[in-house]
Amino acid sequence: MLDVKRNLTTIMDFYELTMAAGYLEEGYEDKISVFDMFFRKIPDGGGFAIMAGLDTFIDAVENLKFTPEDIEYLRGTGVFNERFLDYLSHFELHCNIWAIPEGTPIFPREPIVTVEGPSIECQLLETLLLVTINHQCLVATKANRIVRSAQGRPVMEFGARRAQGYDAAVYGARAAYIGGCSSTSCVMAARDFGIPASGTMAHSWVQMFPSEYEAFKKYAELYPDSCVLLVDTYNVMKSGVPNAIKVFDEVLKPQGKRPVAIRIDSGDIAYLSKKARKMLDAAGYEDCGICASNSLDEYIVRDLILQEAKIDSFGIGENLITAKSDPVFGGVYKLAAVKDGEDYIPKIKVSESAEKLTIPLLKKVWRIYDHYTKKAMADYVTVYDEEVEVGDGLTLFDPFQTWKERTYTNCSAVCLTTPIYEKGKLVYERPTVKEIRERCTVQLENLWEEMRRFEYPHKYYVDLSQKLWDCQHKMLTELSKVTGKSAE
Ligand SMILES: Nc1ncnc2c1ncn2[C@@H]1O[C@H](COP(=O)(O)OP(=O)(O)OP(=O)(O)O)[C@@H](O)[C@H]1O
Ligand SMILES: O=P(O)(O)OC[C@H]1O[C@H](OP(=O)(O)OP(=O)(O)O)[C@H](O)[C@@H]1O
Ligand SMILES: O=C(O)c1cccnc1
Repeated sequence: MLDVKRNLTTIMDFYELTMAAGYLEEGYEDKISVFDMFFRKIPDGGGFAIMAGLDTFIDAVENLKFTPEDIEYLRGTGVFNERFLDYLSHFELHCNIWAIPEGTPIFPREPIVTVEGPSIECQLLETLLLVTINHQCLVATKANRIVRSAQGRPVMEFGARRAQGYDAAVYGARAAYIGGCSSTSCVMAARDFGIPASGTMAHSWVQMFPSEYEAFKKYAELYPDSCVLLVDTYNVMKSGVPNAIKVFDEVLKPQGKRPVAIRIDSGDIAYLSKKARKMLDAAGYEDCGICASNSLDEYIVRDLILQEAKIDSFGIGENLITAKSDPVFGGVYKLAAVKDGEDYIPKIKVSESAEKLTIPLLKKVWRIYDHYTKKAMADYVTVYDEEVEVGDGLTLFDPFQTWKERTYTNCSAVCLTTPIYEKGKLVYERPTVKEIRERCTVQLENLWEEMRRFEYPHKYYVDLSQKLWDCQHKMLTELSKVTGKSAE
């Protein structure tokens, strides 16, 4: 069993500890802060990203504890005083945490996770939260691009061997499944997350036997119900496919069994798949699938389909599991407010670029759906205590070009911000990975087709409520008076 109970508390950057120690020194331990995790750019210039990793983060939070060895190590650095070390050794979580559920399309600038609680606690969670959510959002988003390009053909995730480490393999497989992959070759991920396991054979199997024919024959005898043969070890057309057909005839046919597929892993996949298809059909194996693999990605998959390659499924590893084309999901964690009594004092991080400005205050994210088409029209970020009544129409404005307005009628607003922890207690009913994947499928159906394309996808609106925008701009105006710095 994957060790979900392992203690990851010290997956943090050292500065979290030096800051936390400072907060304690300053008497800030009870000061309540609000931090948001959000991201700024959708990988690969896509139209949306996919939320993933929350359940893995919950596992880590459930096991937060500084062990005596951790405390001893920290003492040994000579940086921290005994009061702080004592605080850490009694560390307990009191935070409220909200998040957008896994499997939901997410967009730049909106809070995808919000942590509210004692400043020290919020600060100590930063890296653990970011590493978990950044990784799985990245892989789920990449996997979904590949799955979309496969246009309904199953995509098997084959990435474990090329992943950047064990966790990247196992949790990458989890994220890939959420993003739409049909199965994983990674046994640990399949076992622990209930993902269908699948696989074919390696070239080593074919090489191991005196001949390709004998290798295929033995495999078909052993696995007559799930027979997939790798046909490219020597020569796809001259030996691989003819030997596969021979074995299907000799081993499977007499048992009344049908082959599942052949796999092509090199050469011109479009050309070879068309030739192989003809040979299989001519031999009476119209139902035998053709699986393609070999450094595929969404563009090669799309291209293969454009070339009318006869491919029924794809096996995809390295480009998927490492999100090779754009391998950083730049989620950040920024302070949005601190509490003074019952009041939230807004906090902002200023930037030269308007897009990089943070959005102050404790917030909620709402998704506006059209009643008739059921499509998501825009996301609407409000202050936490605002209710969104669509009524006769909801007028939203572009937060950067405020004169651009749009009124949504016949719409409903669904709040995406979901309570996960209340005062340190888990209150979220954790869905299974399969349920998350199903949620993802449904949610993606609610996006306009134009957002799914790879080139210049439709830009989705993430708008701010008037109250939030006013707060942000009041702060900017005040700051620019003090610093002379403007955000635009
Ligand atoms: N018809 C095709 N259209 C576009 N890309 C293709 C097509 N056929 C194969 N490819 C891709 O081209 C690349 C070919 O890789 P490479 O140059 O390593 O050749 P190879 O056939 O795999 O050689 P090797 O036998 O050494 O594995 C792979 O990424 C593969 O997915
Ligand atoms: O190319 P990817 O998208 O990462 O897909 C996985 C690759 O891993 C295997 O190759 P490998 O050479 O590791 O082993 P093999 O002998 O089974 O082909 C498989 O044959 C694929 O080519
Ligand atoms: O089962 C397979 O065919 C497989 C698994 C991992 C990597 N490449 C191929």
